[in-house]
Amino acid sequence: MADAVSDLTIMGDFLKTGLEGLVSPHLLAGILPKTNTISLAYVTGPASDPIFGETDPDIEGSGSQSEKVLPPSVISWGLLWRLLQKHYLRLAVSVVSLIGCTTCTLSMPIYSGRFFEVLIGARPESLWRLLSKIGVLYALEPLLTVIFVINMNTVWEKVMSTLRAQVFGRVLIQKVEFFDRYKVGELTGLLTSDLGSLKNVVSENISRDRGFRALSEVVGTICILFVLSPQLAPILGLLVLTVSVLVALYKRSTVPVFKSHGLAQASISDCVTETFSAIRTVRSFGGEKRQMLMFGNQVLSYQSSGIKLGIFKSVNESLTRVAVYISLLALYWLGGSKVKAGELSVGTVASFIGYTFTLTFAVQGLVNTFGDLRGTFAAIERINCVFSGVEIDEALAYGLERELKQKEVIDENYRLLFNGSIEKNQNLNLRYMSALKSSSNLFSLAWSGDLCLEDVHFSYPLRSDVEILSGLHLTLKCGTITALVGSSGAGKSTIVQLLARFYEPTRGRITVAGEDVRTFDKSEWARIVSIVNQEPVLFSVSVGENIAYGLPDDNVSKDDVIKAAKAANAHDFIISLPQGYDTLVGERGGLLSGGQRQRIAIARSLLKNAPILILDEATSALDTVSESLVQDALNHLMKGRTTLVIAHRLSTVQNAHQIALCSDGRIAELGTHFELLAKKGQYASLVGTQRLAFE
Ligand SMILES: Nc1ncnc2c1ncn2[C@@H]1O[C@H](COP(=O)(O)OP(=O)(O)OP(=O)(O)O)[C@@H](O)[C@H]1O
Repeated sequence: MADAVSDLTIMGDFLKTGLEGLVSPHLLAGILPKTNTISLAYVTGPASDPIFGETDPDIEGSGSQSEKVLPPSVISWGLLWRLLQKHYLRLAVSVVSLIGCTTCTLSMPIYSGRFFEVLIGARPESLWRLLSKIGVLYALEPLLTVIFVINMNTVWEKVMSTLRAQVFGRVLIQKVEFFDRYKVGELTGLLTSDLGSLKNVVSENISRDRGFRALSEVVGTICILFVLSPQLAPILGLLVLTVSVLVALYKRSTVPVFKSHGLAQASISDCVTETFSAIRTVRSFGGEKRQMLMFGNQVLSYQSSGIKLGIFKSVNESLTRVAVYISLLALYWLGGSKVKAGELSVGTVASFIGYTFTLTFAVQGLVNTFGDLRGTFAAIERINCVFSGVEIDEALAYGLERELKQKEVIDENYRLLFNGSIEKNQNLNLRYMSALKSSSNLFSLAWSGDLCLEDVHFSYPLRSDVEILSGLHLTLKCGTITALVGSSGAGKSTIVQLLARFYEPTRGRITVAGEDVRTFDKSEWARIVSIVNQEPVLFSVSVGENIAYGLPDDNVSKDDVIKAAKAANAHDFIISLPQGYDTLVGERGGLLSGGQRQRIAIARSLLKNAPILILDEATSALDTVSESLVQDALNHLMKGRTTLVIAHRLSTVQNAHQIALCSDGRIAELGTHFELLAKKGQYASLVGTQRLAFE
């Protein structure tokens, strides 16, 4: 329990790993001495507003890049050391067992030599006594090896789990633009193959003849050789080392052949996946022949890389033997002549045979380990490179940290996330977090006040030269519906993304009941805004769990889930599914129809009960029957909430309390349907050209 409590005290440190050093000194200077004047440094705004202070470069963005201090590396030696230190007992056991098993291994050739000497009568020792000693060695070596491997492996698995969780957490708290920049595949690669390479560098190098064991065997063998025969050791040692290193280097140079065989196999599997997942498209275009030819090509290149691989494998195999044979031959020649000259005993030469084998394999293993290390350093560099130069989303990260700090839950999962990160700066973060306002306040504000976009300017971070919104003003009156219309590319979805706080305005501000939304952290903000998209994304869990995701941190009762489903017109179809609420919806909800997915998403939002609702063309992809069911559910959902609807259907637009027409990055027209028609402006022409009247 004490352990768990101490783990809890460092909860949230993974966030700090990213946050440490991120907050500009300017910002901190504003926060530290003035915690009572809360938002002073965090949020900027009009000078007249008492809660806003000096410009905060992080908020105001572009002009302040030079002041930003970027977060430290995700994976550093310091972090690895801290994580390893947590398992010091196991590490100590590993070191002791490693020394033990290496000692056993290195003693074996000595005893083999003695064995031969006893046999030829050159050593006055009882054979059984000697055999019992050898027996003890043979028993101890595997036992100590098991202890070493189990402990080392356990430590490294634990370290890797923490690192994985931290890298995942670090990705999760990045700004949305990070996800614009990197493809999902690249991020998946970081967490699987790159971290996998770091994992393998230990887990695949703790076996005999690799890693630490190989290193200790090489060092130990050379020392013993010198003790046994100072004349023979330098020549033989050098020869074995040289031959083994050359062979190992040649074998490493063939690694690309092995890799290309792996890649050829991966492209076969890609081709199969693509063909069968798009089978209806293939069939409808008569593309079978093309797919077969494509597959044939992949198979042929797999075949040729397989044959090449076979040749290299056999050469590699033979070369290892050649290395051993050369070393043995040298030993027989040099050692034999010394025995004949009476300078060396037969037993010592017999021991040398054992050491020749040990040295040959250990050196090759060591070269392989160094090769693996090179790949691992490259992987770490890739991971750190992805996170260098990018900023975490502070408003999200601090909120998340505060939330987690409030939780009394102590379980292994929590420890995994918060183990081993940097513990300093805790006070700093707490003060910073206290600068944000409380969530209960936010809820009441959002239920009672208007949501306003005030002089909002915005460019997407990856295309900062193109201004999408330029001085946009829009007020969403509390509890009413605003329809947002405009031509394609006018910026409607951009407004939604700003309201959801996926991005922050480059200039201007968004307020709720007069409060700048940036005074609230993003996890709190997420709770008061519900978004229903045209293509709602469901998780590949059960229907019930998807609805309960509306309140992801709460234990939602089945009754509440059913209540929400009923209100969303989803209950009837759900209970007709094979396992009712426990039916799995498939990947991204693929086992359900578009309308069914939509209604589950609405039930999810109903459960969430957020005061602000955003509907992004929620019904435009549905047929008439589905649409009326979904529309019913939506009407229920919109009741009493501040709603923004991006709608292409005239009926939805007509029923809105106000219509805002977005054009050239501003709201060009605002009013009711009839007011705007009477204006005979862009809205009237949109309606006239049927682009707003699909039904
Ligand atoms: N992530 C992004 N990065 C850079 N530019 C973007 C991004 N998303 C959208 N844009 C650009 O912003 C502009 C406005 O796009 P937006 O999606 O807001 O338009 P819209 O009015 O919703 O259009 P539609 O009705 O076709 O969905 C477009 O020119 C688009 O290319």
